[in-house]
Amino acid sequence: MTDAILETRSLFKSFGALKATDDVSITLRPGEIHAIIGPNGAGKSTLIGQISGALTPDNGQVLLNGQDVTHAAPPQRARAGLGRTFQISQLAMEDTVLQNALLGALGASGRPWRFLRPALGDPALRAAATSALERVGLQDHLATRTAELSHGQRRLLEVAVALTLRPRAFVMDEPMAGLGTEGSARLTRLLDGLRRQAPILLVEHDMDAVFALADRISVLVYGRIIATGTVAEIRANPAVRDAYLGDQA
Ligand SMILES: Nc1ncnc2c1ncn2[C@@H]1O[C@H](COP(=O)(O)OP(=O)(O)OP(=O)(O)O)[C@@H](O)[C@H]1O
Repeated sequence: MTDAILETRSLFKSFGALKATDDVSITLRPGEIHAIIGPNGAGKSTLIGQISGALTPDNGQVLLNGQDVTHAAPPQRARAGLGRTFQISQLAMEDTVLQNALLGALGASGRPWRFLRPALGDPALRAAATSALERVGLQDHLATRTAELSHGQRRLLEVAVALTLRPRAFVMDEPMAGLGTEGSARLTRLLDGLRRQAPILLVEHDMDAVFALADRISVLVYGRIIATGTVAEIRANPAVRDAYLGDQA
């Protein structure tokens, strides 16, 4: 038994002769931010792909709330409580901020897309969408066309869309990418509070954000976890300094 909300057990995934995921077992516990760091090509996206259902592992298991979702399709995982944000934005740029959040809420309701029009007037879905937008601080931009948002605001909207699913766990792939200092600081504050709502598995290259947020860090190198520990433990780990952090430690 485990108290993990999300867990991988001995995952393996190869592309030809390349072992992109090599015996990876990680847990995400209630209330924590668990960061996955490592050099380019270490296998972070491949790992996230197997957790989200975009990729099928060659071996091993993915568990969500103790339920085996290794072979579940991404929408099934979302309904089982997995909220995620993507490296590449999935937002509908021509739609308004509120419409994007409503689309997320509609997806979470499990209703077919052909009910989109009536759904847009559904008070329960509107409440879910507006409360998620308030949570990320976009309540003054409900009618703004998404294309007009700044890059940082789009990132916040992506988190709001994920929130409409009322996730039990978040998986975030480089949410800080492309954000300036102010945008990173704002998103860091948001994620800091969000962990109490649902723990976050965070793949991130921005070490300031990782060191500020992570309860635990796992370091992935050539598909393998070489260390898991607190920020202080990871910063002081000679193998990690060698393989990745260098003078950033
Ligand atoms: N579909 C694929 N086919 C073949 N090789 C792949 C495929 N996807 C990833 N790889 C290889 O698997 C390894 C791990 O890639 P992955 O994108 O998971 O790393 P990453 O840690 O996310 O890198 P980055 O930090 O640059 O995003 C790399 O060597 C990559 O070239």
